[in-house]
Amino acid sequence: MDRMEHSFEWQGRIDAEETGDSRRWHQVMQAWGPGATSGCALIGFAVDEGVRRNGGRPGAAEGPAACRKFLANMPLMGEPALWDAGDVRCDGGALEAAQARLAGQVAASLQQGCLPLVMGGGHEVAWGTFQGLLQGRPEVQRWLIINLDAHFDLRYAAAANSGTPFLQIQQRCQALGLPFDYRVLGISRYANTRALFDRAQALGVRYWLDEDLQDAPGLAAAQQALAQDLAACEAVYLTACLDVLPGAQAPGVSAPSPLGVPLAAVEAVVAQVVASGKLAAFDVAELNPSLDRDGLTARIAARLIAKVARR
Ligand SMILES: N=CN[C@@H](CCC(=O)O)C(=O)O
Ligand SMILES: [Mn+2]
Ligand SMILES: [Mn+2]
Repeated sequence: MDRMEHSFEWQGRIDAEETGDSRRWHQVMQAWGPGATSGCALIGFAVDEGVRRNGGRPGAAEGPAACRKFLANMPLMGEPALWDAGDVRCDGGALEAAQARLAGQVAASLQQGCLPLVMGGGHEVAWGTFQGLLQGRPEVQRWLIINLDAHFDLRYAAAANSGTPFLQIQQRCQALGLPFDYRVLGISRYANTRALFDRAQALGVRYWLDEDLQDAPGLAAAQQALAQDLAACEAVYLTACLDVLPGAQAPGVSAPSPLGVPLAAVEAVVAQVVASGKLAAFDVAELNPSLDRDGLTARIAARLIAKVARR
């Protein structure tokens, strides 16, 4: 079965005796429908078929539920309307159908006036989200794709997987005559082959290594370059692979990073993109609750989503 499912019950803490506004997300969340004409659309991509095909550690299909669990108790802090569009699921290995379903929900969210916030799922989520952007914003001629990730995800593979989405996007952009402006922050020199570095260079991909984003000057240099990219593009697709973070901070991923980019730096980039006013969709990928510790990685996913929602 491959359809949107609404199985999560939004519930959480209620500070009934508190004075002032003590509301949390679970108290204002609404079910997606025709009335969703502004605000944010939460979309779950409860899929890890791409991780499985890529030889990784499955479990990211449970990511959206873990993310919602921590979003439920998120204090309300001026967010716009919040809509839960349910989950895309993938049964029987039909990944491409699930990605198409996600694309449809992303496009519908955009066309109704909502910002899609997608909760993965493996990073194969990106191919679904981007197809939805093309459908929902067909007028955009210059996309900027910003990936916070230890990996390029530009793999060649017979079967598309969690390591191929940005090559799939590049090929679609090329077919449509669109530029492929892809930036990656957090690349590990120890987790990508020479072939991937060469492909990134051949495709004009600009990237920053994890080791160059450890301190304020390194981050400032990256942000300066991103500011030019943000000014030049029409719209931005921002995606965060949670393995961009230090594994000690975010253990709940298939391929944790020994070094990683500190959360403060990741958040600075997210804030910069949000401030550009050009963000068209955001997703978080690779949350695998079965490998998490104290829900730390899920809390980061929820925090990033809330940060974007509070734009
Ligand atoms: N989306 C993840 N992609 C990584 C996973 C690497 C790994 O499992 O070690 C990749 O394909 O490079
Ligand atoms: Mn990654
Ligand atoms: Mn990735």
